[in-house]
Amino acid sequence: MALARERADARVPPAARAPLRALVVWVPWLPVGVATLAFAGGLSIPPAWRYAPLVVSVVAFGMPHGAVDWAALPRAAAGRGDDSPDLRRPWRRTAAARFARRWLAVVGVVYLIAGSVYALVWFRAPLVAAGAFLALTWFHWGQGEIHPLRAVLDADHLDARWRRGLTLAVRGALPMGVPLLAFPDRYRAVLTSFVAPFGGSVPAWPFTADARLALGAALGSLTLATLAVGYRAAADRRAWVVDAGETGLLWAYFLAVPPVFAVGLYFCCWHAPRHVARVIALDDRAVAALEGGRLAPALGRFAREAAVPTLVALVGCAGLWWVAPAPEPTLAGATGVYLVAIAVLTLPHVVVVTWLDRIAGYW
Ligand SMILES: CC1=C(/C=C/C(C)=C/C=C/C(C)=C/C=O)C(C)(C)CCC1
Ligand SMILES: [Fe+2]
Repeated sequence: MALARERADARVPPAARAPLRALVVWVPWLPVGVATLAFAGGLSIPPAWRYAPLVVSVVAFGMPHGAVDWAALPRAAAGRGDDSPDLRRPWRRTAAARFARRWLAVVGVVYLIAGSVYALVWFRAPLVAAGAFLALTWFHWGQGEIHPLRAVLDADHLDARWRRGLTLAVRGALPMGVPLLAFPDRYRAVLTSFVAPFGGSVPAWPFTADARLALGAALGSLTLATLAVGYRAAADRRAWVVDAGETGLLWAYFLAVPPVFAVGLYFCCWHAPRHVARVIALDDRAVAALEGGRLAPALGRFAREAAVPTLVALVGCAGLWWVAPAPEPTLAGATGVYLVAIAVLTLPHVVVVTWLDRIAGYW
């Protein structure tokens, strides 16, 4: 049975869940709720400020959330209760160190191959690469919602794989599809900032009223159908109400908040903290702190493990700026290149997270 295979449930011990809720519930809900009310109420901010969350994402949760993939996958593969992989001293001759070496090599190879192939596509076919980035982010930001809903919020209507698949499609559509409905011109401008440094341009047809009407109808129906099948399946209606409430909140948020600001804030405050909650729940020492009701030491361990790979990724961003054929030296242009660097890192990150999902029994 699907539920029995979800080892992830065993990975977030009940005593550790209360402090994790800060990352899974309050850090995402508060800023997104406040921004929705403020922008729906007519707030407008200077264009340069719209980039602030994306700039912050370089160090706060955003970029670092994937920077601990090297530690997360070996820990998940070892499983709770087994000997932890010896990630601090992988050169030793113990079984735990050998295990760590093997998995560190696996993560390294995944990053090297997936990252370099995808980087090459950006140079050869930027529009294809940008379209693939939207599709990849749709999948990845959707998949990122399954673990918090299942393993922290106990959503039992996600016990079947096909309902998890539908929820993934809806949750990923919110940040990638809904901004196009409300802000077609800005959406197109951002896509242009992805492809222009590599010599590409963006066609006009996806941004016409007809195309948006069709997309809006499709996304609206998908959302309602998914919530309806979830409602019928839910034994615990409270968790379903949370799922439906979050879905409604995110629809309103992406319709009301200017897209660069909205996507940036979502990345820093919603997707990334939820993933961080997942990876710290895989770390025995962090879990010991959480069980004592303390989140700070767990976050401290995460920050230490993320620091060096985040720096390496930043050097990679600077390198991409340097080799891109036509980078535009403005805040918008730099953000475009930053997001392309994120794209290159996202493909291997998605491979690792999908692997974590497989280990957890979600797919
Ligand atoms: C900024 C922005 C866009 C795209 C952002 C993307 C694609 C971000 C991906 C980030 C990832 C994958 C982070 C890692 O988890 C849109 C929707 C084109 C238009 C609105 C503004
Ligand atoms: Fe991610």
